[in-house]
Amino acid sequence: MTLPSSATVDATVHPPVTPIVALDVADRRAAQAIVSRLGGSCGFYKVGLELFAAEGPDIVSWLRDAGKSVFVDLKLHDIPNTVRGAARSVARHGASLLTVHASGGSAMIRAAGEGAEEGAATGALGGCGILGVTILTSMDAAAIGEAWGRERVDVTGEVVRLAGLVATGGGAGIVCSGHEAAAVHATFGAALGLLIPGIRLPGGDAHDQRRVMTPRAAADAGARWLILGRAVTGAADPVAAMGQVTASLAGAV
Ligand SMILES: O=C(O)c1cc(=O)[nH]c(=O)n1[C@@H]1O[C@H](COP(=O)(O)O)[C@@H](O)[C@H]1O
Repeated sequence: MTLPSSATVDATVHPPVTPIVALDVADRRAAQAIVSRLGGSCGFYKVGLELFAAEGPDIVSWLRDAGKSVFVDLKLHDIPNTVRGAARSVARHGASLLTVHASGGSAMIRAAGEGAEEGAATGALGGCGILGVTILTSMDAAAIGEAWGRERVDVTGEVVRLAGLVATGGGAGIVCSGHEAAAVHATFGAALGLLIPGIRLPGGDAHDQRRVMTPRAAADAGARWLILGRAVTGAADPVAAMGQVTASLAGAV
């Protein structure tokens, strides 16, 4: 399966890192405003729960027709048969990447990959890689401890463990914060592509994120894809913000 790399920044030493802008908006009209404002400066968009719930899979087809690659971030977590069917439907509409929760286990991840392959074959729009979400960047050790009923959590150890489930299940990569990226990269190398959210330009507001990183630091840690949300879409000048991201990546050493 060949994964797309549109709008790729080819850093001198690093493998290419692809920025993906998150369309965390209420409807197609708002999404359209961002896509037309960014124009050629962004070739890859994320459709998350809010926009997908509002517009359904037509939003994926619309982005594809506009020449963009699409990451559908639904963070699926269900029995393998249900996830297989959902992945089949998403891939048929031309998504290039789809998320499931890594904690769903290797059988569920494998089923997602099978469904995505079936859907991509009928849709004829290219392959759809399955990414396993490890631990959300909005959670710190205290929040994870509360959710999991544990006093102490080794966040990096848990992320590497969950990444192992994704590797066993044949996933294309994982979603993790930049803080764990280097440990995952050291363990799995190129076998797992790393998609890093919680990206902030130097000095930017972290908002509700707990584990943030600059584009360059994430690239240095081994990122393959970066998710850019409010750092770009909330900027007074989103095109200039994209330019800063690109410049930062080009300087990655
Ligand atoms: O799967 C994701 O994309 C994701 C995983 C994660 O652990 N943390 C995380 O923030 N995200 C997404 O990345 C984006 C972050 O948005 P900003 O905080 O505005 O940069 C949102 O679309 C989140 O849904």
